[in-house]
Amino acid sequence: MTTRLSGSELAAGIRAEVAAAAAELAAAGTPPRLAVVVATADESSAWYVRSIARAAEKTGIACSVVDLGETATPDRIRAELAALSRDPAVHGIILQTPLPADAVFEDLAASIDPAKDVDGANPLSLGRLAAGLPAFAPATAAAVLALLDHHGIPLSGAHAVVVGRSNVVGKPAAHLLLQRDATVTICHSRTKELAEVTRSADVLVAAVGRPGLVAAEHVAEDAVVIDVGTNPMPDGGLVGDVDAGSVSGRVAALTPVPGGVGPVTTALLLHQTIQAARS
Ligand SMILES: NC(=O)C1=CN([C@@H]2O[C@H](COP(=O)(O)OP(=O)(O)OC[C@H]3O[C@@H](n4cnc5c(N)ncnc54)[C@H](OP(=O)(O)O)[C@@H]3O)[C@@H](O)[C@H]2O)C=CC1
Ligand SMILES: Nc1nc(=O)c2c([nH]1)NC[C@@H]1CN(c3ccc(C(=O)N[C@@H](CCC(=O)O)C(=O)O)cc3)C=[N+]21
Repeated sequence: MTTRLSGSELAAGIRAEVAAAAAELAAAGTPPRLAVVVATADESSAWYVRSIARAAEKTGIACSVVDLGETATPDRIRAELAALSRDPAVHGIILQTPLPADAVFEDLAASIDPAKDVDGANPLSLGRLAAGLPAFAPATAAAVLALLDHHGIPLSGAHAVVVGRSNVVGKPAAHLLLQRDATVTICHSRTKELAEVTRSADVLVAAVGRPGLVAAEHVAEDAVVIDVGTNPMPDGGLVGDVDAGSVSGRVAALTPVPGGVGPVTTALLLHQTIQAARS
């Protein structure tokens, strides 16, 4: 029997908490505001921005989308992030990907005030996270931990294997798991014998962006599997990195896609915006 580790109820609970806090902040004269900086015409990015804006407004967080266009220069993007960092009416800032070809995400994100860096994009935030100092974690990495905690999965001493080493998901998720006393292995595209490594995981986090990468031969029978992948299919559907068909029935627990990490990510982004507005 494989338990379905749903994220939808957890996300709804976080959004309810966010709505109550946003109302309190507004009544106290600090209406919370999130700014989203966009420099792409990418369709899936536009979908994600709309879904953030919708969720923000539903919970009482104002959301300004600053679209600089796909021809924006790195200097222009940097200047905008710096201006928003100085704006006292803005509490949270996110820089959307993809970026124009000559822009480096981490380099530009260094211009986001760490106190407003609600998606943990500034390399300073990642460094602070790694050092065990207070910092905003990327919302997706935080969502992985929130799901594990919500479903009561023990982490201390557990072998956690993270597949993927991006600054947005894999690396920060590994640091958060390490902070919780898991024994952490990070895998990537050059990892040898991937299936052998992942089979030794008590907790397996897949954050790659390849449908079906994790199949039955990659998992132990009692593993807890968190599927971060959100891969759009030609038919308009969305699938994760885990081949749910071959894995479910075998592992102890698995997050669904959709309805797993995704909704928790968006809810935590709003929650981190509330934290930023409070400080
Ligand atoms: N639900 C949510 O909220 C979010 C979902 N996502 C989804 O998560 C997935 C990962 O995103 P992101 O981290 O940004 O992606 P990146 O493309 O930045 O990173 C992918 C990682 O996977 C590794 N990788 C690629 N191929 C393999 C392979 N065959 N075996 C092992 N490792 C491999 C890469 O290794 P190497 O470093 O060696 O190249 C890299 O570290 C995507 O599907 C994305 O859509 C992302 C953010 C939020
Ligand atoms: N710096 C950075 N931070 C991110 O957080 C980030 C990013 N870059 N790049 C793009 C990806 C993508 N992403 C998603 C978040 C929520 C859902 C989500 O809520 N999806 C719904 C389903 C939507 C549907 O059905 O189409 C779900 O999983 O249930 C999806 C995708 C965040 N990303």
